[in-house]
Amino acid sequence: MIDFKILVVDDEEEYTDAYSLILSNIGYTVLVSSSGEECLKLLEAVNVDAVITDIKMAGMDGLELLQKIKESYDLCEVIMVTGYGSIKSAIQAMKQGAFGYFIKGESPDLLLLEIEKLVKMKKLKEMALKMKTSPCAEYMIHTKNKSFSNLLHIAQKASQSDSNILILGESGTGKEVLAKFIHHESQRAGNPFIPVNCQMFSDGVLESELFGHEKGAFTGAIERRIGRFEEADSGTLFLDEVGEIPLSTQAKLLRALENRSFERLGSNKPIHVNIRIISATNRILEDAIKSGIFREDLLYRINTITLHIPPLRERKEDLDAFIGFFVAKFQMEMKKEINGLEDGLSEILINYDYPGNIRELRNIIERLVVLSDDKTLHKKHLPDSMRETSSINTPIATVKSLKEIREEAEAAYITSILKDCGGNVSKTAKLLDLSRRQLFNKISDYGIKNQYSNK
Ligand SMILES: Nc1ncnc2c1ncn2[C@@H]1O[C@H](COP(=O)(O)OP(=O)(O)OP(=O)(O)O)[C@@H](O)[C@H]1O
Repeated sequence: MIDFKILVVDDEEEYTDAYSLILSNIGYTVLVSSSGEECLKLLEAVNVDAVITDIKMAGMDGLELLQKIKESYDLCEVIMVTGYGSIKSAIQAMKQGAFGYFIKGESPDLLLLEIEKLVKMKKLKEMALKMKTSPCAEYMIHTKNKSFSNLLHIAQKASQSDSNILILGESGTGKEVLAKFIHHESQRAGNPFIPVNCQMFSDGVLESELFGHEKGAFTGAIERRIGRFEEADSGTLFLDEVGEIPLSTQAKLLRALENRSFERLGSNKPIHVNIRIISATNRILEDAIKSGIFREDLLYRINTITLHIPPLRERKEDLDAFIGFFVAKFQMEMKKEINGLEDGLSEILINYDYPGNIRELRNIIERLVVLSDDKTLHKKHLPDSMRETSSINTPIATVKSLKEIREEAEAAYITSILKDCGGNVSKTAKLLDLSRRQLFNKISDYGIKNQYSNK
């Protein structure tokens, strides 16, 4: 079931029947109404996401209904239905605030595409609203991916202990985000979370950064400075890029972890701290041990629990939610309104492999939001490298499966009988030995245009 409610308005039952069959088969919740007046009464009682209304109706016509909906129901979008003869009125309706229009007799797929756009737009709006009201909207932790979901489960359990945790994963997969999540889930949440990027400091400087120093401990130590171990007391110390720590500092770190105490540089007074250590690396530490650049005993000290984050290309089921999350995040940060993605963009974003993982996706969406000036994200604003890859990946020729061939034949046959019956669905269904419902399903599934209908 899709969380999207549609109200179909038409004074001809045949059409409300057909639309509601097609839409409810896809999973939408559908209500029907036979007039503009009845539609307005229903809207007073039920929250509806979209109204699909015929333009020509007895009593209140579709244009008047549109105007009334727009006056009172901000969040409800309207799609106009029209025959070829009255496309002008549909265009007029778009100017008056209709979201789109659908021409009777065209493939129902076109109507479904319009509705899909509306569903995506609704999700973006909801995500933006959630981010405005939720204090922990900085990250998106929710996942549909089984292995990441298992990992989160272990992380949540581990957060309740003080065990040292090692987070592995490619660059940009969110190792620091996961470390913060564990900290926030733990009983240390009210205390500091102190990250140290171990790659950023040269040998001596890293030691002083971690353990602090006394005044005069070395040339340039003009005053006493406390290190990150002390800063993190009663909280969490996050050692990012732990695989890059030089061997001499590894020895000191190991001692500090074993004894839960250390000395500032230039002092021999031990300082005791109560910290939980979370480390992260994108290096394979076993290889680093073999090459003699990482201590085996240190690895066993930091990896009581190991969490391996999968790369984004192995979490494709989360891409849609990440895209929505970042669009909402950046539209809020930049105070811009984004209502949707240009056709085809979503597919490119889903098919891409993201060697830079979530960081790369975040940057791409930020770029698309910055460059958009019409409330829509566009393909032309993607980085060149991505557009090239997406065109290379498009197959030039595809082999059809037997199922596709069967369906094509069935669709062609239904179309020809429908034509012979002048578009009369009941008659066609009878000839084909199908129920009206079965026929509507096939018409919808195969996107058959019923241009033979008299209406
Ligand atoms: N779950 C998430 N929700 C929102 N943003 C995320 C998430 N995971 C990662 N990011 C974003 O992706 C970027 C990289 O995340 P992070 O620094 O945690 O990755 P990393 O694996 O530690 O990277 P590196 O190995 O390069 O240090 C950050 O900008 C972060 O905000």
